[in-house]
Amino acid sequence: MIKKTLLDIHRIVNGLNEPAFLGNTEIQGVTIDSRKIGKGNLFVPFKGERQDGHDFVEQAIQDGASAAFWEKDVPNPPDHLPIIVVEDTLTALQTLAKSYRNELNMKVIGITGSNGKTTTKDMTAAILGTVFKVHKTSGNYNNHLGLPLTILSMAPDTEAAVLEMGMSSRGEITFLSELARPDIAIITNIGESHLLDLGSREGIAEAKLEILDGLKENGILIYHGDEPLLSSRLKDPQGFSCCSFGRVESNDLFPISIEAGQTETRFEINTVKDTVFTIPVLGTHNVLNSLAAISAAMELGVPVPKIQEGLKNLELTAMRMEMVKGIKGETIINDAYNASPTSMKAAIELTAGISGFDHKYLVLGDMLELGPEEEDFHYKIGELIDPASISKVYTYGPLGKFIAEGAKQKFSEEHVSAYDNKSELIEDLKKTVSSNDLILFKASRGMQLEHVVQSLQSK
Ligand SMILES: CC(=O)N[C@H]1[C@@H](OP(=O)(O)OP(=O)(O)OC[C@H]2O[C@@H](n3ccc(=O)[nH]c3=O)[C@H](O)[C@@H]2O)O[C@H](CO)[C@@H](O)[C@@H]1O[C@H](C)C(=O)N[C@@H](C)C(=O)N[C@H](CCC(=O)N[C@@H](CCC[C@@H](N)C(=O)O)C(=O)O)C(=O)O
Ligand SMILES: Nc1ncnc2c1ncn2[C@@H]1O[C@H](COP(=O)(O)OP(=O)(O)OP(=O)(O)O)[C@@H](O)[C@H]1O
Ligand SMILES: C[C@@H](N)C(=O)N[C@H](C)C(=O)O
Repeated sequence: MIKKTLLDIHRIVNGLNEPAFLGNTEIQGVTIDSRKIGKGNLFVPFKGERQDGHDFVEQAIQDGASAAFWEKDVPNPPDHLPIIVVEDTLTALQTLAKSYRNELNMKVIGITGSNGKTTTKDMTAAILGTVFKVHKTSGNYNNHLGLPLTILSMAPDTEAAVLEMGMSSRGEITFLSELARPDIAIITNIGESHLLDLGSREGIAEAKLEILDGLKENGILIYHGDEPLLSSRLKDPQGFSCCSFGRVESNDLFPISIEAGQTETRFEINTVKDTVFTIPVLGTHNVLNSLAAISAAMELGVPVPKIQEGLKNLELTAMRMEMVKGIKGETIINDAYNASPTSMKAAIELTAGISGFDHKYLVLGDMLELGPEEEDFHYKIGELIDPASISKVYTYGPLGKFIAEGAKQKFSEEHVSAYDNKSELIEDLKKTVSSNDLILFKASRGMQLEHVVQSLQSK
């Protein structure tokens, strides 16, 4: 984490108050929540939807913070405390993060894309961690606030930083990339996430390609080469090089064999002969995520055995194809972190292909932020589901009803149930599911479908 004197911080963020009295106190670490103060922290208050962090500055310092920012328009600054008055606390935080990033001598890998950012981040960090001191985005801290906090929490001797960059509107990735200045940029795929803001998949592709705006000179872009919206734009890169990955053999990196187990996937790739890579997660889409991670690792000279070791020992962030057990012994795929049509299709395809269970059920919820075509997107997901491989389809939420309507084109009425109420859905599942059944849960973050998973894991 960052360690710096208040005088230096005052200079970096263009503090508005008199710095003389700040002295040479050194802060270590930054937090935005007074309930999580670490000794010596700089506390950065924000006005939120429910509360104003400025109300907790005094308490934060009493609890061990060395100093705090104070936004200039907030009345009654506690002049008796070590505060740095700033124009805007978010801008000050971001400026401090950018300054700290530029002090550190490390390789930065920036990851964006519609789906797979967090998974690819975890994979990349797991591989690089076998040979480097690595710092990675914690959870999903991937936006204008999360990325600066991630950078400020980095140890000064970090050798490789794996940073997730999320967005929902144009210009956001440019900002994040110019802040992080990656040596390697990864675009995992172009799906439909955030269509509401971006209007089209072309718009999504343009927004993801903003990651080039901060890519270092002679940096490398690793991208999903099966996506025409990307490959068509990257035929003649200027000032950076490219490496494509995908299923199609025209890519620089592609799998030559994929073998799915019950809880892991084994695959070989075109550039490394007679070598099997194993990932402790299912799904062809996760093989593709691994290819992006492998490509970045090879760029940084990680030897193949270390790549194999890193992937094999991977620990994924929760609720991404997470396999758990229910109270009856049923197998649950908790893929409930988020959902868009691309990721929903990938998860359904995966579940349909798994064997060894008496029944296989899908519990699918709303996919949010898809814009005016949202009902059609949901209906088309329902139409995709094959009764030959799926026993019953459950849906949750107002848009989930359209998945149910699409599924009824192939399923009989009694094998499709649409719910708006989690309790009724849980009751039905508890009555229906048996020990040798498999259930997939998937919906957008806003649906919090994990609450249903948790109910099946308790009496
Ligand atoms: C500023 C802040 O902390 N926001 C978080 C806070 O929001 P809320 O407004 O409810 O805060 P409060 O009103 O409760 O409190 C205000 C502040 O006061 C502090 N405080 C409060 C009480 C107290 O006793 N002491 C205090 O110090 C408090 O800490 C506040 O700072 O709480 C919400 C619920 O937990 C958080 O969700 C909210 O976090 C915001 C949304 C945020 O951006 N957090 C980042 C750190 C982050 O990275 N979060 C990620 C999710 C990022 C994300 O959604 N990414 C998108 C892509 C990017 C889209 C982009 N356009 C965008 O806008 O984000 C994706 O699809 O991945 C995460 O949490 O996982
Ligand atoms: N390459 C991929 N292609 C399609 N779907 C994917 C891919 N990788 C992951 N997914 C699916 O997307 C979901 C989210 O995965 P992950 O959290 O890694 O992506 P993310 O881009 O960080 O998501 P978000 O933007 O919602 O934070 C997973 O549950 C998985 O089902
Ligand atoms: C908050 C935003 N990044 C996100 O994850 N949106 C999804 C669609 C949701 O909120 O469910």
